[in-house]
Amino acid sequence: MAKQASNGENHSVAKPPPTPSPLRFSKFFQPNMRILVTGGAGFIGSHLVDKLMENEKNEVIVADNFFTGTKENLKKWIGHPRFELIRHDVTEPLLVEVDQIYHLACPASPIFYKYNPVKTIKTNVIGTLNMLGLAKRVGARILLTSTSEVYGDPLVHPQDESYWGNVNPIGVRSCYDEGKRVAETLMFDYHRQHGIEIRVARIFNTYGPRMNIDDGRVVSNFIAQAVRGEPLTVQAPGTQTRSFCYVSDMVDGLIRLMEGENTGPINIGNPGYIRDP
Ligand SMILES: O=c1ccn([C@@H]2O[C@H](COP(=O)(O)OP(=O)(O)O[C@H]3OC[C@@H](O)[C@H](O)[C@H]3O)[C@@H](O)[C@H]2O)c(=O)[nH]1
Repeated sequence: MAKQASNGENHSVAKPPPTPSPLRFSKFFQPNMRILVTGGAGFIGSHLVDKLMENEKNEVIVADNFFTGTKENLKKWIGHPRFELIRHDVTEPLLVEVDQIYHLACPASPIFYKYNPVKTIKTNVIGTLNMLGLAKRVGARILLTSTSEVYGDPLVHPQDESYWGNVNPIGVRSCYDEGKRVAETLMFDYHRQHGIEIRVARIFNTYGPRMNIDDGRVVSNFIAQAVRGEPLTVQAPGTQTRSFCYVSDMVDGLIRLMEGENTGPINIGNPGYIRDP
């Protein structure tokens, strides 16, 4: 039935909205949390998925292009009713209904991110833009895994989050360092301009099970060389310092950051501190 408005336009008679199911208000009803993990087939991502899947109220969707991640890392979840795996490159838009986004997708080991630097910067910039667009569209909270590399070649030790860094914009690491810096900028601009709920973690050098033997990072290299009985290769100048973090501690930190009130950026590493000589 339609009613004639005084300006001659036809308007449908407004129907009252349907009454929500009484289950909605029942103390037994709690909707599941739908969580997207980009890069969820990777080293840290797959451990994060394991932890999120332990909570029966979580449904986890992984989007990964398998450049450095593998299905093998997620094989125990494939076929699980609360789990979905999508082959997807974040440089392309993605439309899924989710409540939270953990945005990890990007090669993180220097040998891999330097392999195709243009792709690395696209992943960080366009990939983050796409995930922020998704967060805005569906009202999801989004966490970016940034990096200790935003401090570049730091002149301050140790680096706390207020330090702006000493970064080379044109070096071979810039695709990653500067890419993550732009990704952080995008996060904060979407937060200020569109009110998106954001969280930014700066991840320090992380190690643990499921690192590829050919990952190239120092802990896996040293272990692989030791197992083969080869000398350990200390690269020049040999005075570098790093904060190392075990992967389960990293995952705890990421989940606490997502669930807490602090937007970050926040360093996640270890509190150990050795001054550069
Ligand atoms: O075999 C090796 C490998 C590495 N190194 C040195 O060990 C240090 C650590 O290098 P890694 O390759 O493990 O990686 P980095 O610490 O430079 O960066 C890493 O950790 C922080 C993360 O956010 C980054 O994603 C990741 O790139 C470097 O100074 C490197 O020159 C060695 O001395 N020998």
